[in-house]
Amino acid sequence: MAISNEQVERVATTVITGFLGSGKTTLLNALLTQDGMDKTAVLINEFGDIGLDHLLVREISEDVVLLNSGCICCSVRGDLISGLRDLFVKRTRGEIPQFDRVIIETTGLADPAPILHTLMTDPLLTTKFRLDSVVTTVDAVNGAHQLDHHPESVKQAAVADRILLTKADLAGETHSNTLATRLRALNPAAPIYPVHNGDIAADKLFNAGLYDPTTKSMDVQKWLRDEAYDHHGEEVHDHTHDHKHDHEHHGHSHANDVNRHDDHIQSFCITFDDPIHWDAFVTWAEIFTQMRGESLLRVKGILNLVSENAPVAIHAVQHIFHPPASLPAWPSDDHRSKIVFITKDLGPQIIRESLYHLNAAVAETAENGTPD
Ligand SMILES: Nc1nc2c(ncn2[C@@H]2O[C@H](COP(=O)(O)OP(=O)(O)OP(=O)(O)O)[C@@H](O)[C@H]2O)c(=O)[nH]1
Repeated sequence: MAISNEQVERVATTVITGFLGSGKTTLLNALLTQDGMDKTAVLINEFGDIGLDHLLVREISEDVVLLNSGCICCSVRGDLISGLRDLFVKRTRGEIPQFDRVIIETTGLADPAPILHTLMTDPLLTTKFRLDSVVTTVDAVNGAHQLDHHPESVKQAAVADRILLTKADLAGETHSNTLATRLRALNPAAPIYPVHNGDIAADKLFNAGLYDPTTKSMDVQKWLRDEAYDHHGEEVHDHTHDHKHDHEHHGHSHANDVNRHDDHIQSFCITFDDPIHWDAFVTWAEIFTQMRGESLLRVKGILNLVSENAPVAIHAVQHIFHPPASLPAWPSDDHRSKIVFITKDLGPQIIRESLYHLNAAVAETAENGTPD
């Protein structure tokens, strides 16, 4: 895993996901009418799924239409890579207007992870597009039932940077608050906004990525939001090893009802006071992504590495790590490594202990040389 510098000029990309009928299209429709959205390219699965016809001005090609809001709308027909590449090629040739943001709407039953993987790893796409935010709509009326019965709905909430609680007008306050509490436990760092018929300011949904275009800098604190995990937490000390300063905060875990899909989900932050060897982290990441990739729903972190003055940001969804980004400087005086996890059937202890031991082994080898 080579550390790279984030390329700041790439097109910000937002993924809107959420269960069937949870209000994705309603949200998209409302967003596209807002000022400042005219340079947005929208990728949807099928034109038939979306009620944007009344906005249609002209068709540019079979798949790409220009909406009268100025947005470009494109049907990806299941092929995200070619859809995004096409948009880029057409823009370069001047066949479609310039765009500075892409919104991708997933199907309601989709597991969002493969889409995020594509955006994180496809060699061409990663040079042109950067994942800015994952926005998940959760229906306040049916959301609890969907979390109970559909694992993809749990995943959609777990990978979100922003959660929109839709149809709160129909669900009532108590029901909505109970669901919001459950979602917060599942994903403590994602702000939860109640929305009525998709009515929310677009800027609340964007700029959730590591790169903040408003300041033209990396905003680690805003991106990581590790403090969100702390106030749920209890400190867990490991008495078996001499690393009492390393600690972790449990965001939440349920153990009372094994039939609820989100009872298998845990969110926590692991902190290391002392610098970590990059080789140890890479080995750890390789082992866990290969052996337990399905369990790592989302991982974000900032690492203090041995022999490096500046931190490195890491980001993974399941078995795929985003290229790690070298940051120009520490965002504050707190130079500890912090990694936040949302996991499925995987607790913090094994993660922390394995990383600790790998780090100790690499440190020992570095100190004593490789054994004969
Ligand atoms: N009362 C109320 N209805 C809403 C709200 N948001 C969406 N709806 C309605 O819910 C229904 C489904 O909304 P869509 O936007 O089509 O949902 P979707 O997630 O795009 O649906 P799929 O593409 O089928 O997955 C529509 O009839 C919307 O008008 C809301 O906040 N309040």
